[in-house]
Amino acid sequence: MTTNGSKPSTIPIVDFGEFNDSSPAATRQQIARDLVRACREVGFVYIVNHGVPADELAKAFAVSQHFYALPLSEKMKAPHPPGWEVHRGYSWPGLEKVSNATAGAGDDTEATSKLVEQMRSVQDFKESYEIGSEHDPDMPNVWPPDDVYPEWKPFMTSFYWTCFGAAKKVLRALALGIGLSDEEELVRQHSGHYNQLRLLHYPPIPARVLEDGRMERMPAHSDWSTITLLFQDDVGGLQVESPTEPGAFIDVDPVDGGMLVNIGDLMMRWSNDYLKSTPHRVTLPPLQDRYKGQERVTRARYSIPYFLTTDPEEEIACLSVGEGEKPEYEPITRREYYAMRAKMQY
Ligand SMILES: O=C(O)CCC(=O)C(=O)O
Ligand SMILES: [Fe+2]
Repeated sequence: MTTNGSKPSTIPIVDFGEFNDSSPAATRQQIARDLVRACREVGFVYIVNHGVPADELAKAFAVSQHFYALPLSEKMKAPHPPGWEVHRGYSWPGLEKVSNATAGAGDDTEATSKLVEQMRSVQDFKESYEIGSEHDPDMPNVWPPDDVYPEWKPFMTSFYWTCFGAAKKVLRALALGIGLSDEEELVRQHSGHYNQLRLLHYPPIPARVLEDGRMERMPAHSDWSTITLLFQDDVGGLQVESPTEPGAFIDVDPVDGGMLVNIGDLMMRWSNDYLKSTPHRVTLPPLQDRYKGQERVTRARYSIPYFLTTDPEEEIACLSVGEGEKPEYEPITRREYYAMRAKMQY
């Protein structure tokens, strides 16, 4: 056992270096198969040589750190709008409560509000900033006035599309690996305008506050996305549910240059449960040198998830993967699916 109660294990690593147009078909197939095996067995996989340039990634973390170091009053000039319809802009510590609860259609009862209230009594100690495409009519971006941090908007809008480039490659490999005849089949439903780039900052916190359950960094949840890309610094603390022992969590050690990819709930549904959306959480870092002083204050942690999703009106009908499998789910649009889930979040 490590200090944060996890059982050690590892996340598979897949090298995308040879997954390009000039590689032999057999090489591409093998990479695609390895990717799909990891996404079926673990639901999480590290990709190396993923195509996001290292210097751009380093800059993304530097820009994020700079933003979070601004005074709260400055960050609050781009506040997350109230409610759940628009998930953009800055969320201060405690605003968002991550959960896995799903509201039933039209479920606006007093009982639901009570449940949301209860879940909020333990705060998530993190701050985040959500960014979408500049051409998403449903969720306009929330930017601070230019003088707050001039580099923020131009860098992040460009980084958003860099991430989408890497993500499309993953979608092509997944399509190939699950045996779809058309490699573009998954990409086609993603115009790229409905993704979400998220900058996360977990401020330093005394270990005991998390150990006592007075606060959390991010409790266990699965993502709503089709797939999620995740970049993290070297602090650690991310854990995923063990593929062999439900309810137990394993550490996801940071891999230098690695891009973590996980399957989200929408892809799990789309693939008729062939690919696995795995619960994960962020807790105390396993390594003792991440702590300081008698209070065992953990270092700040920064991470950058990028959630991919299909266009809102595209119908998600179960793909026929696996011999003779019957579809487990009714077709649903992404819009309907997200409305069902979002009600519990804010
Ligand atoms: O911070 C992390 O490493 C994980 C973040 C995450 O799981 C999420 O934002 O959904
Ligand atoms: Fe997540």
